Amino acid sequence: TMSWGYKPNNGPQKWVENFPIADGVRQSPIDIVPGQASYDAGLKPLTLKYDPSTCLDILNNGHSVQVTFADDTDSSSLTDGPISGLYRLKQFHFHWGASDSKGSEHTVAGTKYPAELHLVHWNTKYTSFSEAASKPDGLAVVGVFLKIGGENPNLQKLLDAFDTIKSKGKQTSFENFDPSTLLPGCLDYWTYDGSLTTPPLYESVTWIVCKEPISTSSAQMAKFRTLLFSADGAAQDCMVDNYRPPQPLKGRTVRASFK
Ligand SMILES: C[C@H](CNC(=O)c1ccc(S(N)(=O)=O)cc1)Cn1ccc2ccccc21
Ligand SMILES: [Zn+2]
Repeated sequence: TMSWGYKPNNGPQKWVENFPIADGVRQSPIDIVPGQASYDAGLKPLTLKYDPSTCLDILNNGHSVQVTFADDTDSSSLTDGPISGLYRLKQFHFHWGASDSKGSEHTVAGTKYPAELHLVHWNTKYTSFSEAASKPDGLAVVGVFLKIGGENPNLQKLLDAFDTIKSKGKQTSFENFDPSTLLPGCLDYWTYDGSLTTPPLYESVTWIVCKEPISTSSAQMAKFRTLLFSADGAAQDCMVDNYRPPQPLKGRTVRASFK
């Protein structure tokens, strides 16, 4: 059987057939409407502490490009913000479009960005990522929009590894990368209760979406589009438009950490 993807025959409109939670009450992404978000003075600033030595490898998993971290200690973690306790960084990955006019999963008052970075953390009240992945307070994902501007030298370090992981299943060592170099200067954020944006679509994510985007260049976006959904030897299928469109809010409140 064909596994899930982003094409008309296996894409977001079809996921509900194998993952009924796709029609659930706290699905992601959403369209964030700043004027409808509630400022919450009780929200703390984010504390993100990342240790570059926990960076392990970079992988083409057939859906995105992912950088994975050692999560056997607390050395790369998220605390404060809207969460309680400590969440460990497991991986980060991206979603992007076939052109610079689309690609982000969250949208802001209907505006699509060319790409979106997701930094995935799991709640250490559980024993592992896999255990946490299905719990209502199991995960916290920090989302950062990418906008077209000047070339991003920190992003370039990732892009330079893409030629060796062009096709699905390719992985290569990737060390001493500091993910905090991909964060915007201002960490103002919106937060809401949501889900994984890919199957199994678990409703286990506290979403923390940064208001300020980071920059990338059109040439750098073109590099993302050289990756393939397909494995070596299969017909080349460009990895583009690997984003789920916004889902119904279903009565949820989006809170803002800023006025
Ligand atoms: C969830 C996990 C696979 N998915 C993810 O890790 C994941 C992380 C973040 C996002 S996003 N785009 O929302 O940031 C999406 C997916 C594997 N896994 C663990 C248990 C498990 C059971 C069935 C299938 C897969 C399973
Ligand atoms: Zn994602």
